[in-house]
Amino acid sequence: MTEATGIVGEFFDLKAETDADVLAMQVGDFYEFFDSDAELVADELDLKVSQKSSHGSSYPMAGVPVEELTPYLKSLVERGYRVAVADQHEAGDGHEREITRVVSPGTLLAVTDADARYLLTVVHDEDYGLAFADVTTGRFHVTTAADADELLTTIYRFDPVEILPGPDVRNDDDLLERLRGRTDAALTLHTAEAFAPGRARHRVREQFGEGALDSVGIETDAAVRAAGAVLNYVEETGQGVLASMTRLQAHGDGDHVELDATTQRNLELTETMQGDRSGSLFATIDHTVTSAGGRLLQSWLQRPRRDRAELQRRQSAVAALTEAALARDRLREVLGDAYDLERLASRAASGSADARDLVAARETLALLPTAREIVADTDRLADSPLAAVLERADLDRARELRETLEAALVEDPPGTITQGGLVRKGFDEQLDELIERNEAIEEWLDELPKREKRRHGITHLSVDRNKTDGYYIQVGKSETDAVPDSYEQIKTLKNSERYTIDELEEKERELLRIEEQRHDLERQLFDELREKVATRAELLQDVGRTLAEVDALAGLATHAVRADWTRPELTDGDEISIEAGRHPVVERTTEFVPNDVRMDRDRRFLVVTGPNMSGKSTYMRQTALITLLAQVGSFVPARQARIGLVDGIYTRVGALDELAQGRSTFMVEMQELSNILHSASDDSLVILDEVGRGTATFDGISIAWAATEYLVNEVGAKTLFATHYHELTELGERLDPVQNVHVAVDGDPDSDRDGEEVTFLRTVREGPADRSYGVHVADLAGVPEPVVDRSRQVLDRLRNDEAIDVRGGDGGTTQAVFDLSSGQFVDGPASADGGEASSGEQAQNESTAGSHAADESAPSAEEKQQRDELVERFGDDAEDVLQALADLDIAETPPVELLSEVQQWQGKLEE
Ligand SMILES: Nc1ncnc2c1ncn2[C@@H]1O[C@H](COP(=O)(O)OP(=O)(O)OP(=O)(O)O)[C@@H](O)[C@H]1O
Repeated sequence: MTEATGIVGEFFDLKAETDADVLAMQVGDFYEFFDSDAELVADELDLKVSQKSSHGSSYPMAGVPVEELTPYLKSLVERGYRVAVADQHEAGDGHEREITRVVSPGTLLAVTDADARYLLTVVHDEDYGLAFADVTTGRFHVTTAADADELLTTIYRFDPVEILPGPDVRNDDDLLERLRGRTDAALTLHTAEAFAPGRARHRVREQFGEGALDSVGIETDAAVRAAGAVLNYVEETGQGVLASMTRLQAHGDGDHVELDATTQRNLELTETMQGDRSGSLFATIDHTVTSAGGRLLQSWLQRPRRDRAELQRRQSAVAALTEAALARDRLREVLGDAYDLERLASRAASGSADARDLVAARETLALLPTAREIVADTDRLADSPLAAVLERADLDRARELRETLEAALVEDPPGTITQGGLVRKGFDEQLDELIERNEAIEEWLDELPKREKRRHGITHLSVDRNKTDGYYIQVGKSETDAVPDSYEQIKTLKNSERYTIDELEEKERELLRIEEQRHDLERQLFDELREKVATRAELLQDVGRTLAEVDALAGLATHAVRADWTRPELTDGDEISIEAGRHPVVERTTEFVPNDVRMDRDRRFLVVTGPNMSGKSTYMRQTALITLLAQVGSFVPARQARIGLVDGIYTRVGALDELAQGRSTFMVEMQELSNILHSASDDSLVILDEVGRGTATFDGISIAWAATEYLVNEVGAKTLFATHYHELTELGERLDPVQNVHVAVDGDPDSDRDGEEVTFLRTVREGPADRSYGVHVADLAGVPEPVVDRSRQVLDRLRNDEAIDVRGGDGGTTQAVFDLSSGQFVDGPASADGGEASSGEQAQNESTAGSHAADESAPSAEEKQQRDELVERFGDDAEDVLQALADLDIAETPPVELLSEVQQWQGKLEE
């Protein structure tokens, strides 16, 4: 097909130059797609396909008007395609075309939502290096990760839209697989050369200056290679936004609270476990009025701080804003008009900002002094840190830029920049002269009908202009006789005739000339202005971030007032002490029962028990969320709170979504547990919900038990652990820092047969819960009544160690006994009448018999005989095993050791 010539041939040649999926090539007033690209865009975007013939063949063709390309590009990119754009420019007596940019998810500028859109490069060297660039705001972050888990956590936090794996990461199938599982980002292969260390380092220095790398303390090769490669990619895709990337920010400094990806998800910070935005913490507390403010608040939630001074600064600003209601409302009203200056800086740099964008920037710059005035005029705010936030932006330079824009641009410019009408009179002498000449002609034209009417005595005469006829004089049919000879007729209409005169033609020509000159000059002046704005990218970003911060703080204050939150006291101590705490999200939709939390060094591990649905998870999550909010600088949902700053929050809760990915829930559970046990420190907060549930009961209890011991003795983290394993409440007796609390209910579920309801009190009390109320919840959930009743009977028997009748379909029964030592059912004695009393006795006997092995009293004759039989069957090993069993002190041996002992015995016997 490449034998095609002409336009189609050119298309194929350009297509061969790029690795983009689709090429849009400008042909006059249209961007055209040919061949399979035409079919693809027609399918995706509902465009009409026509045929273009070239060299005897016919090729599908689809096109969009030049000015409508942007929305089409956006749709294609959002569907995951990378699109190359070839623009046309005049050359000699024809046109030349070349690819000017490639648009991909990470380089798309035409975005409408507020979210950051990070482009990410990942390099694996000795460690992992990551560079995140948001072309829409010019943000640029570099960081490292020690291993794949840390890498995924960071990636989850930034939520990039496009990822460029470095040469070494591309071949790591495992990692790629995990990346695909964790993000919806497009994966793009960028030329390996861009990742070469020397070249990358050079590129970073060129962009951010010689000392940038040292000053942010980025040392590893991997990080530098990632940063250089992402810059190279942004440059090569040709969007021209590099100028807005003014600052290199390093991450991974110990200033932030560790929040791994699992925890961010579990705590539903920005989306719920089901993937919805509404119902997340962010959606609940977000009262920002600008997109930049929303972005900032979201990043605060995702990266809580550990620096007390910084947090107190935010708190004081929020506190002042909560107390100055009028000023707060006024500030929010003013900020509501703010335009996204960070985004504008990028659009100006890429040359895509239009006059309306610049006017919006001008108006936003003007908000800075207004906001300052409001703060200065309000006593409560004037000496709060909010004033200092506003001081940070350079007011003088902002004013200067605003004045330039004010002087240059008219009040309400048109949306296109090619048709003039953009620049104010008085800004440029040459333009003023053109404008004056233009106005003089327009005046002449205004006067013309009056003059001609008077001169020729015609009443129905008007002067107008249209596309085909240009300027003309129109005279009503009844008066055409009065028209002089100098009028040249150009058109006949139903009720009138159209004429022109030499003088009018001449003026029209002059007008067109002036208009053209004016448009060109205005376009040139506008380009200069836009470039000037682009060179002020950093200033715009500063002002943008200042306003965003005021917005985020005012948003937090607004929520604090509306939801009656309080300012937590932040300490360097070890305590979490919350009085009447609530869950920030649940409290908005439910009549919430507040609860206290009291944890400190001597009470650092709380085992939380209580029936299903009673509120264990909610209690633990609210504790984590209150701690997190405190470390964002926000107020918190509680009557009073004192929070010792934590260095990390780790959670492990039910992993429903992992199931969907086909990974074993138990494996995931153990990986997450393992991560927590490795990563948490004695300054961390750990939330464990039902750990060990994914495996057999006894394995589960043992693991939960051992993890508790480890967390208490080795890690020392403050931990909340909800469990259905009642056995674990025992730990409260044995380990000092472990305490039991339970979520109370009212009413005895076991007497529920008469319909007596259990009331969930949602109140957390000291001590362990009595028992599990699972059967009651089954009842609530609408499990059929016979099943619920029967479960109650079974439960009673189990609790009393009695044999259970197993009812057959034929009405007959057999019996089963639950053997506590194995955690399994064993067959009970056959019973003709199913007499429960006798089988109960049997069970009792069995359990006493079982405990005799460890009994110190002399063995009975029967036992001796059993023992001899065993020795005969298994040889001397059985003796050893029995001896070891007799010597074992169950009370003093941790469960995990017990398990391994038993395993060894089994091994021996099997030999
Ligand atoms: N303090 C509270 N005030 C009001 N409603 C609450 C409170 N705590 C929990 N709830 C509500 O009770 C329900 C159950 O809560 P939660 O999931 O925390 O229970 P759970 O004990 O963890 O349950 P399970 O053991 O089944 O996981 C939720 O709908 C929650 O909104």
